[in-house]
Amino acid sequence: MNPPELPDDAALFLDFDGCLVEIAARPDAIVVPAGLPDLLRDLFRRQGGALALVSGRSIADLRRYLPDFPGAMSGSHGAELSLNGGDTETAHGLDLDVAALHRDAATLSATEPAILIEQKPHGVVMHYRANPGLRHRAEEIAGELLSRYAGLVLQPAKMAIELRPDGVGKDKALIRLMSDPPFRGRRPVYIGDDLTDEVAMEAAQRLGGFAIKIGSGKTGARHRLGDPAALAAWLSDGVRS
Ligand SMILES: O=P(O)(O)OC[C@H]1O[C@H](O[C@H]2O[C@H](CO)[C@@H](O)[C@H](O)[C@H]2O)[C@H](O)[C@@H](O)[C@@H]1O
Repeated sequence: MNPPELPDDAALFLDFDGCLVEIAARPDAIVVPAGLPDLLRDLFRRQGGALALVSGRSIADLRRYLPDFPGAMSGSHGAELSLNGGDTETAHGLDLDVAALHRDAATLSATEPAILIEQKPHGVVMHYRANPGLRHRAEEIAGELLSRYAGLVLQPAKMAIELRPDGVGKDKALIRLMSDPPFRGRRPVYIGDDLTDEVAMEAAQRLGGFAIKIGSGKTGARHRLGDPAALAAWLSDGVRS
């Protein structure tokens, strides 16, 4: 079902890859649409500052692509939080030797150069988009890492498998942000495209707001838009209304 207009009293939560930017061959090959920074600034003003990016990427990575983003950021699937340009807080208490995790991931995948290892501050991703036939091998490596490092869980993603800290999530990031101004008292609207977004979509709907799924695939969201271009058009209409 098509989404309604962006409500004046919405608190807006936006996923990044597959929503604001098109999926690309590699994490570093994405292209930020020319109008996106201005659109986000306009939305920030329209929603009274109640605008957040909620991404699987780290906050440092998001800032490389959107250096002037004025809103809150949740990164690494809820493991990191930054309020309106402020310092990045960690949302878990796991004592993880992340450098060792990255080293082990590289060693285990050394025989499969088509598996791209993405090092993240709270985990690691095995990307197999370059050769989807390597999905099973990537999952094996992820399983081996899981057995070596306590406190991590598997996070399946688009053509990728990730290890992230247990107990964090995009739903928890949304609920945390909704508890304080400028989000508190508003209607949460969550927009995402991937499995990691589903819990946050459910949370937004449970809290009296709504969720929009971008693209195809099974979802608990009650609304859907076809692709990032359709989302940009819907957001731009919202700014103009
Ligand atoms: O929560 P998101 O903002 O949607 O981030 C999810 C993951 O996005 C990135 O990986 C995905 O996008 C890449 C670029 O389009 C693509 O090459 C890859 O196959 C996708 O899985 C990012 O690299 C991950 O760290 C994020 O968790």
